[in-house]
Amino acid sequence: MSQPFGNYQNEIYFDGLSGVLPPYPMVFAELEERARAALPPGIWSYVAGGAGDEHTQRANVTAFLQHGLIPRMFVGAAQRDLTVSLFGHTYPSPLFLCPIGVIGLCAQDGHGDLATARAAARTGVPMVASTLSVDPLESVAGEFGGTPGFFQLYTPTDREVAESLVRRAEKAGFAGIVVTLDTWVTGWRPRDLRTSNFPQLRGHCLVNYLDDPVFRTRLARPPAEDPGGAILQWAGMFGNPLTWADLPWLRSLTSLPLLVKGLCHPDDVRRAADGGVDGIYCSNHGGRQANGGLPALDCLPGVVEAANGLPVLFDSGVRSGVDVVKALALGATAVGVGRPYAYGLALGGVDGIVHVLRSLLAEADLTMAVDGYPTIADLTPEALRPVS
Ligand SMILES: Cc1cc2nc3c(=O)[nH]c(=O)nc-3n(C[C@H](O)[C@H](O)[C@H](O)COP(=O)(O)O)c2cc1C
Ligand SMILES: O=C(O)C(=O)c1ccccc1
Repeated sequence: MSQPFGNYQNEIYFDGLSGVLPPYPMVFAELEERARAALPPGIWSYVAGGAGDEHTQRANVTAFLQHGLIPRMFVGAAQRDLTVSLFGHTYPSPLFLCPIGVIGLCAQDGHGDLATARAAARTGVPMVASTLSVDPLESVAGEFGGTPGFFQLYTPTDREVAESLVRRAEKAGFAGIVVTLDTWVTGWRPRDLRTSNFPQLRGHCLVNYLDDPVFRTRLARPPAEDPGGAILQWAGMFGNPLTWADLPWLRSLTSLPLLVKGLCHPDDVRRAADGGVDGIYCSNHGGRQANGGLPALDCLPGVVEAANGLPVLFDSGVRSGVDVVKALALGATAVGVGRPYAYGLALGGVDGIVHVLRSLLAEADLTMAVDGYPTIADLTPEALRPVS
């Protein structure tokens, strides 16, 4: 089926016949504008902001405009197939939910990690759950239903704490481990610096550490008695400037599929593949880390070539279903939705996220129908032309 959870376009038009209109925005700009009004200012600035003057963040979005899809006729693409196989599981669509560390706080009830997991259960779109969550990773995985998700690891400098987090993720039933490499130190973020806004340092989204049996052995007093001490202990071990010498250890941590997030250079991809990773995650963290100017999309073709058949997950700048189609044409195996679902969550909880995912998928599906690309395999770089 082309739109695995029903034809959203038909549903909207037919609901309209009885006067019912979609309660959430249909385009990203309006979604963002309404989320801005709905979120507390500190959460808004944290989610919406990026590194430096946010040039890279904007470039991630505009990079998609450099590629145009060329329509093909007489294809009769009446049935589309958007299913994707990843590590032995077939997902109904090529979308996934990016790890977002403060997603918990984007929900009106403060449990956005659980809401995201529930949206994954409802749509078949897998969640990559951040280490930095409001609710413990075990509770998040408990909401996945039949949609296996991934655990995103921020590798602490304390290897035994890292190991404990991975063991817990395995036990909780996660389908793979995503190690994020680009955020062992926080980028220069003027919006947050202006208001000294760093939610984790104020104790938010640290439960996976504070509840961890190994982390707790590192504390002089339990977090309930000395929250400040626990936060300082966290801050002291959060960022691990990993090097290639650490890759064998990371690989040895788990027999689950291991992915590395933040890769943009083909040489890094080849070296990671040689080191035994199972998947590559091409991303520049949505322009939140370094304002170096290169859009993540421009890195994708080189990463795909160097990955030499390993699955390539991609995110950074995806705002529409057409963006999803273009990323697939440039070789992504699966395409990550980031800020858009955080905004959907802010407006409508689980329903808001499901709306965002269904809209992206319906637009991707209809684009493939109209332009004559019935399957993901038909979406090759040949489907694109440079836009002058
Ligand atoms: C508020 C926020 C928090 C994030 N937290 C994490 C995180 O905990 N771990 C991680 O690997 N990436 C994190 N990311 C990066 C996303 O996984 C993803 O790379 C990025 O959002 C993609 O860019 P886009 O949202 O502009 O499309 C975060 C992104 C945002 C917006
Ligand atoms: O905000 C982020 O993008 C993020 O992933 C993060 C996590 C911990 C510390 C600083 C940034």
